[in-house]
Amino acid sequence: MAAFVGSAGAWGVAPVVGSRVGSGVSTGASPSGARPSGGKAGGGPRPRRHASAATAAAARMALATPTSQGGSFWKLSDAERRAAMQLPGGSTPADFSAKYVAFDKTDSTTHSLDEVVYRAAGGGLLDVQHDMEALARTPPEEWKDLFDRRAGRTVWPYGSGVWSKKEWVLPGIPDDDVVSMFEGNSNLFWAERFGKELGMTDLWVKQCGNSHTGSFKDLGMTVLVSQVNHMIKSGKPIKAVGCASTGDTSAALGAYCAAAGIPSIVFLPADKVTMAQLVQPIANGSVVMSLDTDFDGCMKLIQQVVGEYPIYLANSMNSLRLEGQKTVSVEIAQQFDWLVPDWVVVPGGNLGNVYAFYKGFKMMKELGLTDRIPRLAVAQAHNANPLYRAYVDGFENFKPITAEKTLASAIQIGDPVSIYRAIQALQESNGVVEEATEDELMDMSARADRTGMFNCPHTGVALAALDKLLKKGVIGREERVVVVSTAHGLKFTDSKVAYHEKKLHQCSSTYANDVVRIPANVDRVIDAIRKRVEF
Ligand SMILES: Cc1ncc(COP(=O)(O)O)c(C=O)c1O
Ligand SMILES: N[C@@H](CCOP(=O)(O)O)C(=O)O
Repeated sequence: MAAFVGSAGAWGVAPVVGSRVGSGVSTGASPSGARPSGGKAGGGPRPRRHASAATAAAARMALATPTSQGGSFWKLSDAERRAAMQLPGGSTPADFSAKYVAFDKTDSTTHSLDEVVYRAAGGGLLDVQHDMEALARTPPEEWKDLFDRRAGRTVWPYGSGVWSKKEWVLPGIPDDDVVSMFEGNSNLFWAERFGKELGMTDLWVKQCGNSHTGSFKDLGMTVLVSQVNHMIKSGKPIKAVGCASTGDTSAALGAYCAAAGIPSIVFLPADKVTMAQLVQPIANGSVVMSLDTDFDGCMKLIQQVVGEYPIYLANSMNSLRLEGQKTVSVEIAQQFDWLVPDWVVVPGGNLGNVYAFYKGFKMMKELGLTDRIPRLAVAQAHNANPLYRAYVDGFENFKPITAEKTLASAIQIGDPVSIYRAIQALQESNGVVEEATEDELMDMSARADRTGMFNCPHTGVALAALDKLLKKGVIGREERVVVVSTAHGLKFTDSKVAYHEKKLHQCSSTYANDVVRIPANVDRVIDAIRKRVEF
């Protein structure tokens, strides 16, 4: 059953499913908002005929015609609407393909994405490789038009920021097997005020934490859980999906698996995740294991478990995750009318995400949608900085470390699984690595919040690293920079509260905002306001 999770209202207009097209309220949504299967129970809506090229052309015209001039997407039939969501030539995602290859190219063995496999024969990681020749047969302008046409639409599953690029992500999966929460399409916030504070003219913050579970992990998890959903429906003996997590991956896994009705198991380092992160998989019904080790210990354990039991690995070691996460690069270009920024600054922990960004920008360049790849900067917490240490050493000798405690708890990782993926991304994008102390990351996070944002400490790491790179002259003050905010601040309120209460011994709390606690007396209130606001 395709899990359409989120009531019709969440999407604004009823999902387009078979003939079931509401006018603002889905006629089929159950109280939980999950879209009941069409036809046979659990079988999902009946397969649809694809419209002819002429119907598709007419549908695209209707789509392009403003309502004021008689056009209306909603006067079209379901088949016409779906046709309008396809390439002009009539090809559909099923006309494209992808497979697993060895990331380090050590052997030529390939694997179907329907196989349960996480490493190449030589022990290295895998990578999802698309049939680029087939994709290149479509002119870049047609890809741009298709992605623009699909953005935010309610034709399943193309409204999602991930699935609007389905041909580039997971082309072979039936729409009815997709598990999506309309992820992606996040705000590219123009940080005008904060940019001026830093002495910049062109600073943007990609708010990936504005998402269903509050972090960018949703982008990869929709792809992985959809693929597992498809494999289980195809008869694969997968009994559950598991991950090691510093909190956000487990939150995303719990939600997407719950939506699909697939059991999930999460390994968390005891006392190292926030309450907001912990309650999510608990609430979503995951089996939540709190283990007396750190994330790296959990990561080793989950790999052992999935190697011996019918539990599917959901960490970004599994390159399916990166196929969803790479769509942020496409979104950023799309939001800049297909121009590429000069820099993208990403907080790095297990290091899958920076490689995903690289994959997205590289794919657009190879298919002609853009003319270059931006320079990538990975930002690490000084207390958990294995990549930074390798970078300073010219990437010659990477050594895992034991990560020390950092308030950027989600990147408290000392032995990152994707270290060599990240090094490749940085070397091929002329990238850099910078670090931030606890004091720097918390102060920067607080400063950013004062300009209207409310982001996680990891965004603080990225902003602090940006400030350093500006001061070193590595990043020019006139350059266009996108800082990736990876989670919403609401998942990390513990450290924010402690910062403003000046209870963080390792932080100066320079930008703490004291709460005024006084009797509810108007004179006392006005007196207190006058001390803080000129009027
Ligand atoms: C909020 C947050 N930011 C950044 C990261 C770093 O991403 P990656 O592990 O892909 O480097 C993570 C996870 O590791 C995270 O949960
Ligand atoms: N920050 C991550 C840790 C790494 O997870 P991965 O699945 O992206 O490798 C988390 O939130 O768990």
